Amino acid sequence: MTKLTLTAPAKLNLFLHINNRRADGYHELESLFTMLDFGDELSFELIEEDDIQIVGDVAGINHEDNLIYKAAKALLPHRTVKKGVNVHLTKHLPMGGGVGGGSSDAATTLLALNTLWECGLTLQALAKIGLQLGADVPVFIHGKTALAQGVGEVLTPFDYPEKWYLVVAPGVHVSTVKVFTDPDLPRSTAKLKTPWQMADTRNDCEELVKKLYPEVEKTLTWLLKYAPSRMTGTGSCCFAVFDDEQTALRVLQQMPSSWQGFVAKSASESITHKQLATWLNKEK
Ligand SMILES: C[C@@](CO)(OP(=O)(O)O)[C@H](O)COP(=O)(O)OP(=O)(O)OC[C@H]1O[C@@H](n2ccc(N)nc2=O)[C@H](O)[C@@H]1O
Ligand SMILES: Nc1ncnc2c1ncn2[C@@H]1O[C@H](COP(=O)(O)OP(=O)(O)O)[C@@H](O)[C@H]1O
Repeated sequence: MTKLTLTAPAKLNLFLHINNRRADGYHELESLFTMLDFGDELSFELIEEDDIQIVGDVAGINHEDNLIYKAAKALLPHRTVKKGVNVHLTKHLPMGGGVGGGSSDAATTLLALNTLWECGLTLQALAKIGLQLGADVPVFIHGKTALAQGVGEVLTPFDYPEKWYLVVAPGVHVSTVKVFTDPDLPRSTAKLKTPWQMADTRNDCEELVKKLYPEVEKTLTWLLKYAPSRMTGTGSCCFAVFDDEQTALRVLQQMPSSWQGFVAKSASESITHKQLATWLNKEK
C-alpha cells in the first residue's frame, strides 16, 4: 500500500502583537511566523477499511478530538480515492507549548491526504479548511515564513534570515484560551508601520504568562543570560536565537534537567513541502 511519511514542523512566533478583540471573541493579531526543521513525524498509509486510524503517540487525546482525525474527516467529502487511512504519529513537540504541534499535525494531515486521496484541492482551499481547525493551521499549509494578520489566516510571505533556535519547554501547560480571555492581556498594540525593526516588536502575551506561570519567567530569565529570547505564541515554550548551531547546542547542554529542549534551524520553506515534492517526484 502507498505510504507517505512527513514531518509536522514546529513554528515560532518571532513576535506576537495583539491589536484588538473582535466581536466574535477572537483577536486581531500581527505575528511573524517561522517554521523550524524539527517536529512531529506522521506516516500515512491507505487501507482497504473506510476508516481513519491513528496509532502511536496518542496518549491523552481522544480519537475524535485529535486534530489529525479532524483534518482527515474534513477531507472525506473531497477524496476521489475511496480508501481509509492509517496514521502513525510520533510526537516530538510538547503539547500546548506554543509551537503549534496540534495545528501542525492537522496541516500535515491535510497536505498528505490531499495527495493520497487525490482531492485536487489548492493550498488556498486547504488553508480555508485548516482555519476551521485552528488559527495556526493556515500558516503550516502555506509552509513559508510569513507575517500573519487577521486571526492568523492573512499571510504575507516574509523574507527573514534563517537562524538557529534553542527552544525550551518548561513543563507547564498554558491554555491559549485562558491567556486570550484574561482581562489583563494587552489588546491594543498598533499595527506595524513599515519600515519596522525586530527591536520594535515583542510578544504581548509574555508579561501576563510570566505572571501566571513563574516557571516561564524562570525559563526566559535563564535564556536571556545567553541570547535574545522570547516566548512563542501564548507559551509556555520560549526560544533563544543564535547565529550558529554549536553555540545553541552548548547552551542546551547547560539547560536545567527539569526542562525539555531542542535546537533547530528556521526554514524559509517548510520541511513538509520539501518532503512532499520529493515523494511526488519519486512516485512519477
Ligand atoms: C496564539 C497563537 C499564535 O500563533 O498560537 P499558540 O500560542 O496557540 O501556538 C495562535 O493564534 C492560536 O492558534 P490556535 O492554537 O490554532 O488556537 P485556536 O484553537 O484557533 O484558538 C484557541 C483559542 O484561542 C483564542 N484565540 C486564538 C487565536 C486568535 N487570533 N484569537 C483568539 O482569541 C480563542 O479563545 C480560541 O478559542
Ligand atoms: N495531534 C495533536 N498533537 C498535539 N495537540 C493536539 C493534537 N490533537 C489535538 N491536540 C490538542 O491541541 C492542543 C494544542 O494545540 P496546538 O496547535 O499544538 O497549540 P500550541 O501551539 O499551543 O501547541 C493540545 O492542548 C491538545 O489538547
